[in-house]
Amino acid sequence: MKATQHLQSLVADDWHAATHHPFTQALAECSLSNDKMAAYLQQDYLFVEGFVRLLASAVAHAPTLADAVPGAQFLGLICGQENTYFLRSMQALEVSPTAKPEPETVAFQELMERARRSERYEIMLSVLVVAEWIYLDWATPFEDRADDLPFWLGEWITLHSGEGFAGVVAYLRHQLDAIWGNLDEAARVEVSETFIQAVSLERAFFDAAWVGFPVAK
Ligand SMILES: Cc1ncc(CO)c(N)n1
Repeated sequence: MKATQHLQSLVADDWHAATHHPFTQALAECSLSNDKMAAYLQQDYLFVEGFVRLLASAVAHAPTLADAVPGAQFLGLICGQENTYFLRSMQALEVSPTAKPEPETVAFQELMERARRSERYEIMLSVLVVAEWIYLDWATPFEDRADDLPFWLGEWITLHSGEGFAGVVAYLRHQLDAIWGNLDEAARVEVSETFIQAVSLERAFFDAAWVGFPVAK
């Protein structure tokens, strides 16, 4: 079994809950209130800030240029298409692009900062793999519906499905699978703990978004 499959098997319950969530179900059915989506986007934009720093750090720690290039291309996509998606969506929903981080967001920001400061590629990858793989898993079944939804719902599905995004997840997983063989037992435990915590935070983030983060107008 590949390392990333093994890691996923450790967290089957949280994984399933995060990838079959009432929040994303409602998003894809267009039954999510604008307030819930807007508040989620405000918090997620704060998540993305930390994510960009973490991904940039992973790019810097990749063993070769070939290992770095797909990560750097993905960084460009987040800072391009995805960044403008956030700004256009929050504008269309008539909310501010700036908000105060809620506890579930702070928890993620702290995990990402710890991963970045670890200076260890495998720890960074552990968080990156979880974040992107969970989004691929929830969004892929809804891929065909995206075009019929308002853009702030539909494009969120499109950004996290399709061949290009599946390729990003395959790349991140391959990076972690490849380095796993070089890790000693202590390092494997740390990677596993990071992975488990990241999945738990993904679930908690959707739970909080479904209850409804406060909207910053
Ligand atoms: C909380 C969270 N996890 C993962 C992603 C995917 O990048 C996201 N946008 N937000």
